[in-house]
Amino acid sequence: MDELMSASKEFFRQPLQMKREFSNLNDGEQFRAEGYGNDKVRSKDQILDWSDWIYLKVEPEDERNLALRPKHPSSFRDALHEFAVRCRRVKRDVLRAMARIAGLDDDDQHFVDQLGGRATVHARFNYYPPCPRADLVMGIKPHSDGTVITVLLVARGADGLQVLRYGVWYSVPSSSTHALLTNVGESTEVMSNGMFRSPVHRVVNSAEKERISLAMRSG
Ligand SMILES: O=C(O)CCC(=O)C(=O)O
Ligand SMILES: [Fe+2]
Repeated sequence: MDELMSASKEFFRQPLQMKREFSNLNDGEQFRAEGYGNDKVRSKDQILDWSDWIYLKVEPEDERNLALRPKHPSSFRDALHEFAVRCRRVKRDVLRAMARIAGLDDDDQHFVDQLGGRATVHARFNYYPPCPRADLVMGIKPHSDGTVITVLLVARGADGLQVLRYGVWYSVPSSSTHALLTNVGESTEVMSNGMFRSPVHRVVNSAEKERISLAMRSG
């Protein structure tokens, strides 16, 4: 986790020109989901999130687009691969535990099977620079993940993530070590008939501190 967090920090700290090599704008114009950048610009009045990200398909492995995968720092690709492999286990264990909570003791593979053998996993590395007018923007707007499950790796000491519950925003405390947080996605909410809820969350920027996170979005 250390290696992956420092590799992504190093990537984001490069000059824009270097990062643009992996841009999510094909030929500088056509938006595509994968690559480095920000949201698709749909109108002149759109308020963009105060963050940069790299979005990469990680699984199935044979669908990885290596051309969009940062080459610098050189540890980036291997660290991501290693983390993706470890995440599979975390995801499987959490989904099994959820099946048991749902009373499916004799079928604890239920949610794992719903994902299927060629389930997609996308890695979204998020970088939130400090913002002098943090009261005017969002690091990431309120949303819930459309996934089966998201495994979020949060860099040590990074705060700003908030979760909405009954109309109140609660801050997720930062940790003195890198932290793993699993987040139920909308597909699981549907599959479980609402037993597991997909929380609405957002990131608020800080005027002084940056934030780095990596969301491994499955399904
Ligand atoms: O930075 C974070 O912790 C949140 C990221 C997030 O919600 C996402 O990528 O879907
Ligand atoms: Fe999210």
